[in-house]
Amino acid sequence: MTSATPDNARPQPSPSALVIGAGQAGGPLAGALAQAGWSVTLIEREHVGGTCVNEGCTPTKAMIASAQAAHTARHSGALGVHAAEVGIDLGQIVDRVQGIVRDFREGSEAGLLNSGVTLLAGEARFTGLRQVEVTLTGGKQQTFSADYVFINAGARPRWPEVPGLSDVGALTSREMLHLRELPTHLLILGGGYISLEFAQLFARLGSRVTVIESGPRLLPREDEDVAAALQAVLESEGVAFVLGASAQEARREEHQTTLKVQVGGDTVTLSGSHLLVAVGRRPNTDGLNVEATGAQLDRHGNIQVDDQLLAAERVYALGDIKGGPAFTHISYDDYRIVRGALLEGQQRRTSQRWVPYTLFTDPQLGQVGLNRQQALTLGRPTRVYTLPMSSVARAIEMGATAGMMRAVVDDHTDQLLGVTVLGPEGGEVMGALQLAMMGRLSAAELRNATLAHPTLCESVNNLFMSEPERLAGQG
Ligand SMILES: Cc1cc2nc3c(=O)[nH]c(=O)nc-3n(C[C@H](O)[C@H](O)[C@H](O)COP(=O)(O)OP(=O)(O)OC[C@H]3O[C@@H](n4cnc5c(N)ncnc54)[C@H](O)[C@@H]3O)c2cc1C
Ligand SMILES: NC(=O)c1ccc[n+]([C@@H]2O[C@H](COP(=O)([O-])OP(=O)(O)OC[C@H]3O[C@@H](n4cnc5c(N)ncnc54)[C@H](O)[C@@H]3O)[C@@H](O)[C@H]2O)c1
Repeated sequence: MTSATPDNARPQPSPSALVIGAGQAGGPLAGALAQAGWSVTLIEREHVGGTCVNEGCTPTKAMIASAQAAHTARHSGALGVHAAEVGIDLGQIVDRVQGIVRDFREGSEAGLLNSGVTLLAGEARFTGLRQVEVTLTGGKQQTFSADYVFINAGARPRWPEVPGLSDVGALTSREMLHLRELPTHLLILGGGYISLEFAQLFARLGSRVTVIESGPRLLPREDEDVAAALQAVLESEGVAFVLGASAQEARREEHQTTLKVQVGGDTVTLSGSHLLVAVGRRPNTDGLNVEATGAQLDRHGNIQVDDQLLAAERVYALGDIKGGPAFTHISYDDYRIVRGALLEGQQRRTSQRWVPYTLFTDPQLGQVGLNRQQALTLGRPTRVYTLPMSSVARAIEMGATAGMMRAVVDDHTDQLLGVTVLGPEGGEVMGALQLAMMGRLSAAELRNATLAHPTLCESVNNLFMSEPERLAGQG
């Protein structure tokens, strides 16, 4: 057994740490602890950088840039620019994307090694209190224990129980990023974040796309009119939606995947060249045996933590594996909370932080704080300002008028409680408004702020000059 300190020893001035998973929290935390003089072993079973860098944010957003270029070229005629036929080289797109992924991953690896972290390639499993057995790449097993353990083992695609689904060569978001030939007809099971980003991306590259969603509408967390506006844009680009659909059976026949779905009382058969399964993600706790270290799982398999991310004595869980909002910036903020508590004497809590997010469709959907449907249940009077993008000068100039800006304002304080932006660079505009919220600017101050003309943000003036909807709040 390799042991930096005995299991039952009190933490020493320079404690030892085991970090499981080199995701968006594990990597930075391992580096920060090592730089502070801790003895840190980071165990990663696949690739440094985890989901975001290798198979999530980075490759999808890099690929979306290619789809955006194709879309711009195809639609430039409306701006009086007539481009020749658009050709798609998916192999070249994938090579570019994977080059970016490689650079990001290698940069993270180099950073870790420079900071003095011991990086082990292998799969960890708990065998006792703050003790893990690691099956190293190559098969050898080694046991480690440490004063502190940090679990950042992430999540993976959830696989629904649909008869035949495992036998039809269905793809997850991981495999989609390595296709070198364009699907002629891409079926996507699930209509959430991953689905919608891939749906528009592949439709713009030239695939026919059909989204099959079990819920009665898309994006139930978002305001209904916002989700409907986004659906309309995607439909205008050729994406078909089958909503309220329950998948019954999957089959592979003659180079086609056939999905039998029940919609209302009818059974519909859909056929496509490829099937992407994007129905959510599940935590990577099934093989970890976290109970051995005193941590508990909830009924979804997420590690239960307090709002300083403590799962058991000197055992922390960070990122997607603890459930809750599954975003890179949340995992990274988990790292900051733990670093602050252990190295900087801070007491920040997850309950105190902002949870912004951006769906990278075009138009982008940026959201922070409360949306309209959440404000309705708030129990105190609010005003909801909505400005259609067709009234935003910059959006008109860009030829990108789908969507809206929306802000929920507290009637008593005049402060912003939430912002929704569906529009060009919706995430950036939402980010600017989030900063205004963090600075506690009032709606009146934003109405009269001098903002550069003609930017998208400038229309924040107009947003707060529009007639608000008054919500009484129903508690
Ligand atoms: C297609 C896609 C697109 C996305 N786009 C965005 C986006 O635009 N913006 C955004 O904010 N979020 C996005 N996300 C979500 C984001 O990627 C995750 O929320 C983020 O990566 C946080 O992950 P994490 O730090 O919890 O762990 P991960 O990054 O998943 O890392 C966990 C690591 O642990 C390793 N591991 C697991 N089990 C073990 C074990 N037993 N032993 C050793 N190692 C182990 C894994 O190999 C992995 O490297 C996207 C996700 C997907 C799938
Ligand atoms: N831009 C971003 O920030 C971004 C992008 C992609 C993913 N992510 C993160 O990754 C997470 C996972 O994404 P996701 O899209 O897999 O999950 P999701 O939870 O966002 O969406 C899953 C969808 O699948 C539907 N569904 C569930 N079971 C189904 C079934 N059997 N048949 C048909 N539909 C079914 C659900 O109703 C839901 O609409 C997101 O919640 C998000 O946190 C973020």
